Amino acid sequence: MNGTPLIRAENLGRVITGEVPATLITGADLAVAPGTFLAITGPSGSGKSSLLYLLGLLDLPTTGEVYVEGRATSRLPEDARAAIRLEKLGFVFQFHFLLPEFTALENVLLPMRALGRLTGAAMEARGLALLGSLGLEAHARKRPDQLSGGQRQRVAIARALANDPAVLLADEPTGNLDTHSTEQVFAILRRLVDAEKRAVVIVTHDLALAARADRQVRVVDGRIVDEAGQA
Ligand SMILES: Nc1ncnc2c1ncn2[C@@H]1O[C@H](COP(=O)(O)OP(=O)(O)OP(=O)(O)O)[C@@H](O)[C@H]1O
Repeated sequence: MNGTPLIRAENLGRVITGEVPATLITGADLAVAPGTFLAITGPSGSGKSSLLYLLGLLDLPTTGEVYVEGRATSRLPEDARAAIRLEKLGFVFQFHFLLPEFTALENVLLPMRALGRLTGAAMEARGLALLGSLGLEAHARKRPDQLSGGQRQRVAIARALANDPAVLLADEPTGNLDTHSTEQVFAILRRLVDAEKRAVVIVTHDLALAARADRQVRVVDGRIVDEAGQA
């Protein structure tokens, strides 16, 4: 692998203590390079989402470390972790989580407002360009309830890309979509990798979809048990 990985996990583990202790992830080593499309697969409850959340700094490991562009993150204060998430990572979930009272464009502008790098007309122009690049130019002023499921998920992808992240992390992004919308979303993710050299990491139950990624890791009982595809 050339250069510093965008995300690298080293002996990553997450244990839940308390009344019902559980090992969500243990001993995970993984590196994600620019221009990589990685699929995380495995049985229900095996720890796929837990791994993705740790890689995305949405959860804290109990052992090991997550490096983002070479920087260790687990001991950083939460505001510094939030700043890395906002600036370098984009998130898409199975449910779109768009704000219902906001238009598609306003939803896409939210992360840009939070970061504050762009303002006013420049910010709006970027939002419209992003929506346009995902085939949503005619829908920018519509609210989520005026859009189809596939369109909502594409708005969610536009929002995830708002701050130009190096990595897009997606938890079952096509889980609620029909075949046609799944293909549209997959084509968008593929383009982010091939044309824009971002890294895309998806959790999916769809093995046919996973087979079209560049790499697959399989999680069983909280462990990465094997990997297929180019390293
Ligand atoms: N905060 C938590 N506290 C206790 N147990 C948890 C917690 N989060 C997840 N788990 C458990 O850890 C295991 C792994 O969960 P996770 O959601 O990562 O699996 P998954 O492979 O993504 O599952 P699915 O494919 O069904 O979404 C599951 O048994 C889950 O019930």
